[in-house]
Amino acid sequence: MQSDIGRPVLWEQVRQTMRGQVDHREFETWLAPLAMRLEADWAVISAPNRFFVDWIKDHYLSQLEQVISQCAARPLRLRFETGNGPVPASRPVEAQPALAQPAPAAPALTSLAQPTLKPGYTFETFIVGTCNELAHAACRAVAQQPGRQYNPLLIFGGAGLGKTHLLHAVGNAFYQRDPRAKVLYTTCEAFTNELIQAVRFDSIGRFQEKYRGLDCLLLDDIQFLAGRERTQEELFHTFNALQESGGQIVLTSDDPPRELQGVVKRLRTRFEGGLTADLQPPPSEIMVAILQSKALAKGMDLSDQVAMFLARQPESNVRVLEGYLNRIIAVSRFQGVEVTLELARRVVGPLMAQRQVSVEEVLQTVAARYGVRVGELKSSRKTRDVTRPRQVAMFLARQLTGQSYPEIGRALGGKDHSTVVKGVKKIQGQMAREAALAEEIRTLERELLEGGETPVD
Ligand SMILES: Nc1ncnc2c1ncn2[C@@H]1O[C@H](COP(=O)(O)OP(=O)(O)OP(=O)(O)O)[C@@H](O)[C@H]1O
Repeated sequence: MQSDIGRPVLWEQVRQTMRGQVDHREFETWLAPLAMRLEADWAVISAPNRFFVDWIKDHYLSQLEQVISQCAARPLRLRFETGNGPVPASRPVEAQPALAQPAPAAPALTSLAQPTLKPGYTFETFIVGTCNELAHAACRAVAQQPGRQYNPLLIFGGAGLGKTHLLHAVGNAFYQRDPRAKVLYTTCEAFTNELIQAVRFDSIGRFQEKYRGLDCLLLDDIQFLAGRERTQEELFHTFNALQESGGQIVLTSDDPPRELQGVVKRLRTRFEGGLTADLQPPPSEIMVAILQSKALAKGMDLSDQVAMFLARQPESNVRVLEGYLNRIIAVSRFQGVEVTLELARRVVGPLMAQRQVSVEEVLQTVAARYGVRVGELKSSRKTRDVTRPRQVAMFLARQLTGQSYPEIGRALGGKDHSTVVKGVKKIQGQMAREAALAEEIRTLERELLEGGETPVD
């Protein structure tokens, strides 16, 4: 029997009490999203997904039961449910995880997989805050117990918020546990190119063997699957094979799975079928901690004052702020001066100005370079003399303006999001093959950013 009496008040009391007892960040991440209702002697807790339930059970079960019983003034037991209904009893933890005794890795595969993992991108170097706690915890969980529970795991969020870092951290943790593990980090772009090669050179069997025999596939930037049917088809079968063999899949995307345009439904539902976790822009105190840890890794003790100055810039992309920091460090070393607030202001000021490129400016510059009119770039004309400059404009707008794909599409005369994604992707692919185009685009980029300065890495 279900009781409604006093439900919101009771849960509010429980929330307030828990808020006073646990760390603020943990409360916001794990407890704030919960809801509760009463059924006879049971307090039924609704959580967003199974990962939450497991976490609550591991960390707060007895505390929550105690607080709920106290607030209700009678003993209550806890039961959990998720959006998908009641939670089944947890699987017992396997004494020997699947990876403890892996089949020997094929040497060619290991040598392909290992160099692509960045050793510096680990869980230890990842700064955790409310903005990324769930994604971080989910990645740690799959690295510790890969294979079944949260498979696939999809991390999504805006540019430069740490998706790739977390993906590498999972891979590095796998290797730490078992250096022979068959872990492969790749990007959607590289996966596609490899597939094209395999089809061209009649080695699709080897390609499939490689991907379908992995212990862990780490696939970055799946938004670039848009419109690539053959890649999607291959990935779908790779998914099935890995899920059957207990291989873990971790994916990243700029967009939530539901908004992935141009991706077939059967694949999108696979993405949604595991666990998804997002990354939000870090608030300034987390940004300060990130910048200070990046500086420390370069042997520099960054003052709170300078870190705070950078963190307060109107920029949420960690990579961009890290770029500013790198430039400040480079200038300080080059000139042999201390990193002060004044130096930071002097270095960052022009960089901030650089980033204020508008889509309209991109269109004008591209139109002038290719001898077409801005109106033609915005039109739906499909002749090559217009489509290439239009795609170059899409690429540059994405690189330089900070606008989203739909915003760029709108500025380009109402093109839809997937057209822009395809345009950007096409230019990226062509730049990798045509050195002249890559150079041409770098020149346009410099022109747009004024002064032709190359960023310091
Ligand atoms: N919480 C964090 N702690 C430490 N470093 C971080 C954190 N978040 C981001 N970074 C750093 O910011 C930089 C950009 O991160 P990353 O490349 O993982 O972003 P991304 O989300 O994959 O971006 P994109 O979508 O553009 O590929 C990296 O140097 C990464 O180490």
